[in-house]
Amino acid sequence: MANIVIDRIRKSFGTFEALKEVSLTINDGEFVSLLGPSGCGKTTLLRIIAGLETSTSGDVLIGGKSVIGLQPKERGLAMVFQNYAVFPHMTVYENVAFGLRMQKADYARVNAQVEKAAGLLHIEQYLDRYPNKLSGGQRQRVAVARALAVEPKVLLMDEPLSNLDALLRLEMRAELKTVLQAAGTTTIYVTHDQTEAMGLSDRIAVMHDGVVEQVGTPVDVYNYPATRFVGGFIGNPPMNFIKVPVTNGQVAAGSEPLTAPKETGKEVILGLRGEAVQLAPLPLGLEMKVRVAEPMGSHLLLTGSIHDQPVRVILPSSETVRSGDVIGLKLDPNRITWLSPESGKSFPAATA
Ligand SMILES: Nc1ncnc2c1ncn2[C@@H]1O[C@H](COP(=O)(O)OP(=O)(O)OP(=O)(O)O)[C@@H](O)[C@H]1O
Repeated sequence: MANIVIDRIRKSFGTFEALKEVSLTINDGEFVSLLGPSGCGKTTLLRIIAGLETSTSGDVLIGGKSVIGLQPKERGLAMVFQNYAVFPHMTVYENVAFGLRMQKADYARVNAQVEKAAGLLHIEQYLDRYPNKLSGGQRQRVAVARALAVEPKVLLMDEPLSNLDALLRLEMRAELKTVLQAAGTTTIYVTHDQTEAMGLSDRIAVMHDGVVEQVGTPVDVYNYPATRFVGGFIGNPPMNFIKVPVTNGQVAAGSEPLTAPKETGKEVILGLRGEAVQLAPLPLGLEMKVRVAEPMGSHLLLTGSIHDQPVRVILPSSETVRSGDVIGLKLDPNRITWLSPESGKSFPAATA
């Protein structure tokens, strides 16, 4: 078993609290991303799991055993970090073979594993080169190949694809997913790129200001954000937030009012995904003033306002809406997230 339990980890740098009691369990063979904006504490958490940083309090268990106090190399994990430290005095082949040599693997295994990892990362043609003859993206792929070559039980990665161009990133993403799934590797992956996290992960832990705000499958965090921060951080365009009055437990939205969760006060925030609407005639639909209509090919992107609040909405490209139009929108009640204006948290009814 190679599950990871992060138990109430705190980390302060002087008076600054970088992690404010983070708990998270990653199951054996699971791929979990730590996703969040710059400075939210993702790298700090990963470094604590790796043993490169000490926590102020809390525990980390790998395979049921506490690893606090163990050296990084005693923790039975492989890692790839942003600064992809490859050894400059070794060829690419020897770099990829490094972990296997440490394990005293025999010649045939070293060769087979290096070949497999190099093939996967498309670096076969550079095996005889030294790292100073490689681009940043190629060096990064060597670092990933070196980690994969040992077929680790636990793999920690911090933005390992950040130096690759968009197309290669997409390709690597798909290949990483396939290989890690096949190997059953337990993986923690740090990224600030929500598309990457959505595409790769079994579950995503969304972090903000040293706290995990939500842990869930990509579909759940997208459809049922626990907080306004999560809804705004995930999705492109981000979730729309429209503050509306609540009258007798209902919210007006065109001619069919919506029933608000009973916990709401006088006002509530409707969290609305851009694509969770349909065109409807006025006054049946909720009125939207369209400022700009952009035909994107695959869809029509509308930027404008509802109740004088900015929104972005996505319609099928077959619809004809022009800049300056006033349109009606029918909202899908099952796809609305109801959020408290005070706490920014969603009401339970929205996540049912
Ligand atoms: N050694 C340190 N001393 C003081 N503050 C630190 C130290 N390391 C990190 N921090 C602070 O802790 C916070 C979290 O940093 P961390 O590197 O974990 O963020 P991150 O989410 O990984 O961001 P990024 O995506 O930019 O790498 C930041 O505000 C950072 O400035």
